[in-house]
Order: sequence, then structure tokens, then C-alpha cells
Amino acid sequence: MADVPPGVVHSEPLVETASGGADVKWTAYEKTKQYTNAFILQDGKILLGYKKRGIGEGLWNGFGGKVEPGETPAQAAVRELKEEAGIEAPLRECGTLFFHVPGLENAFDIRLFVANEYSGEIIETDEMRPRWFSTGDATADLEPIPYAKMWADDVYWIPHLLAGEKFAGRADFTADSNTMTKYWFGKEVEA
Ligand SMILES: CNc1ncnc2c1ncn2[C@@H]1O[C@H](COP(=O)(O)OP(=O)(O)OP(=O)(O)O)[C@@H](O)[C@H]1O
Repeated sequence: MADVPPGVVHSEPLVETASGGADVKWTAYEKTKQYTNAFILQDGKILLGYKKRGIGEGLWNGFGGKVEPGETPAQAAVRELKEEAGIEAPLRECGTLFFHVPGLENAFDIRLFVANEYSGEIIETDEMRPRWFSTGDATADLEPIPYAKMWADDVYWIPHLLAGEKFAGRADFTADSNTMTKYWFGKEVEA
């Protein structure tokens, strides 16, 4: 049985797929705040957004934000996708992530969502500049997923997202930099 880190939310057993920083301890945390992160995957391409402000500014990511009081994570994911990319999609939960960043009051409890179709027109918003990327090699019109310009954790779990596997993990970051001191990721297996 995998040694799942504190804070990681999952419903089925997990097998480890990546880990690092074995010589450091998981940082203790007191409070968590729920966030969402949503992706559209279609015909060998993935929709990402360039974050123009706030947490993760200057990085490419899925579309998401804080779960507001009275909302479920699924409702928040749909609202944030509409607010940040202008589209609606039948999102399904595909994973969870937990992040600790020193100096922030709350650790991040993030629910990840994916859909293979959407409706509406993809638009740039105040917060995000959306763009399609190839899920494989570069193509004539699409660049590959820009891992070097994404959160350092993404390279470990996006392959699960692309493979249709449910995943969960945790990463502890240094303050004010996109560097992980300790991380653990796993995918769900049948109980
Ligand atoms: C540390 N490693 C990380 N790796 C991958 N993704 C990460 C992340 N840390 C935060 N995220 C995502 O970043 C968005 C922040 O949300 P953020 O825009 O700040 O929230 P929200 O829109 O509610 O804020 P406003 O109050 O509107 O500014 C949200 O999707 C959240 O899932």
C-alpha cells in the first residue's frame, strides 16, 4: 500500500507514480482552501490558459479558482471555466492535488476536472489567455504542452490526465518560487 502523504484526498487506493524529496518531512498545515482546475481534452489537443494575474501569473494552467461558500467543487469548476474561458463543458472530476506554500494562510486543496467537449466560443478574459496545445509532439499549428512554463508539479500528473487515469498527489513548495521541496503523485487502482 502506498504511503499517501497527509492532505491527499482520494476515494480509491493509489499507487505511487512519482516522488521526490524523501529526506525532508511534509510541512504541517492548519487550514486548507478548496480550488478547482479544469481542462478540455479533444482530438490530441488540450486547452490551457496563460494566467495574466494572481496566483500562478505568467504560467500556463487549466482554468479554475476558489470554491465559493455554498458551492460544490463541481459547480465552482463550471463557473470558473465560464468566467475564465467563456465556455461551458460537462466536466467530470479526474483527480485531486494538495499544495503547501510557506507563508500562505491556507494550503491548497484542488479538485481537477476534465471534459472532452464544450459549448460556446473560447475567449480571452481579464484573467486568462486560452490556447490549444498538442498532447503529443508539436504539429503544424500546435506547440507541445509547455511544461517549462507551468507549475513544477504539472509534469507529474498531466500524463495521468491525458491517459484518462484518476490521480492524486501533494507537493510542498518553497516560498515565492516554482520549486518543490517534496512531492508525491499516484494514480488510482481498483480496490
Ligand atoms: C502550487 N501548484 C499548483 N499547481 C497547479 N495549479 C495550481 C497550483 N496552485 C494553484 N493552482 C491553481 O491556480 C488557480 C488559482 O486560482 P485563482 O485564480 O487565484 O483563484 P480565483 O480565480 O478564485 O481568484 P480571484 O479571487 O478571482 O483572483 C487555481 O486554478 C488553482 O487550481
